[in-house]
Amino acid sequence: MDQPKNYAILTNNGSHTKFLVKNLLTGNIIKGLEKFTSMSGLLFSRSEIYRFMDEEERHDLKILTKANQQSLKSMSSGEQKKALLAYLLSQKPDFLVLINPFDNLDAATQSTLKEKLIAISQSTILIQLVSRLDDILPITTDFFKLNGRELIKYATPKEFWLANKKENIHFSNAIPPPIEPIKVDLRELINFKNVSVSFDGRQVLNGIDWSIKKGEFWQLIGPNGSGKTTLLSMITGDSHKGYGQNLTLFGQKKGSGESVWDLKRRIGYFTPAMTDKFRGYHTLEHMIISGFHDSVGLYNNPSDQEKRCAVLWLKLLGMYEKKDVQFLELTPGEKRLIMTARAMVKHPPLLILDEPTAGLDDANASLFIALVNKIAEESETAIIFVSHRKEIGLQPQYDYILEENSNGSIGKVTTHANS
Ligand SMILES: Nc1ncnc2c1ncn2[C@@H]1O[C@H](COP(=O)(O)OP(=O)(O)OP(=O)(O)O)[C@@H](O)[C@H]1O
Repeated sequence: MDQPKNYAILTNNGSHTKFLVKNLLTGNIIKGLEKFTSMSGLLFSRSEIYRFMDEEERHDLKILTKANQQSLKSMSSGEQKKALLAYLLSQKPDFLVLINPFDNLDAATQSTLKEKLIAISQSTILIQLVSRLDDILPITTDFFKLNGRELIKYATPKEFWLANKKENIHFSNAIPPPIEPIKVDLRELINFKNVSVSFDGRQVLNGIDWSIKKGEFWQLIGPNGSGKTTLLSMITGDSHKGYGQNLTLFGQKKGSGESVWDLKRRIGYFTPAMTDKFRGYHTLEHMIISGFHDSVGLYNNPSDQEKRCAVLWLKLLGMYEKKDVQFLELTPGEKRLIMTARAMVKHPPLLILDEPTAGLDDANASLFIALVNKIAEESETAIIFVSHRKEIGLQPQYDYILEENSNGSIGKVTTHANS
């Protein structure tokens, strides 16, 4: 029997992925992939999960989660992807288009999904659109690259691997200082003491002890469903689970009349899903300046100081020439750099980056990591960087590792040599 054909298309942050996927799924002819015009295909992507989440919520329906009490929204990334894959396969498509299938997954869940996809590839054609070379499945037979809208086919796998080696990038300018530093007299910003969380009688976090001090650089690591989001939402004030527990945020005991607004003022936050909130027309300069006001748009004329600060950030990011360009026109990698500058512009005491490199190609992920290392080195801001991947090049001082346990995850701290 012939070896089944499976396809990998390497994307970068300038690729018109949506355009290609739409043509593939609607049967339009694509040079190099003509055979798919007469076949039925389905999409496996994060955006599909969001679409189903939205539908389930708006119509109070259960589509992907029929067999489950829990809502799609409250599931971990691994649980959500499993539910989507099962739903798609039940419709028996000829091919599946997979967009960065391993993003947001921890190493163990990645390898389970990898094995599952390899098994599926024997009967269903897989077209993987991936921005990380490491994500390409070993069963791949045909290799492409999507440059803008142009699909480039490689004659052999060797030609592909030779043409697409990884690169490293660095920033040279300094991190711009804040206009008015936010004064923090405390040495300890966050303190969890024996904090536990349960949902519907199931304990998710068990006896968490975690102290984050001024200027520290932490990586928060844990498998899917281990409680990372739950832990972060207690810090950002988005969860009520911290009430009545021994949790102190910026010197104030949780539930002692603290204001959520005050809390948010002290935290810079970025997660890739946030970029969707900025759908209007904002220039890059205004996007960065909006970080001073914690607003989605700019409602007042910016001050000269704010403008000067935005220019420094744009120069640091190598995007000064684009200062009047609309945020919407940027590539995903560029958008994340701008959003991080926006979160950092005030030099908040704490910066939380929640899976910030998910979906970035190798070059843009290294650029992002170089920026975070630089922020850690040149500012007094404490950082929590959440990621499943061992981010090559990231230089945290400490890891806070959530280890799953039958009574909920417990936390362990490891210290790196640079601390
Ligand atoms: N509101 C909720 N109701 C019920 N269960 C919940 C709720 N929120 C979270 N959970 C469950 O708690 C566990 C921890 O979820 P959480 O999202 O914090 O994990 P995570 O480590 O952030 O996962 P991922 O890396 O996949 O995002 C999961 O099993 C999830 O299904």
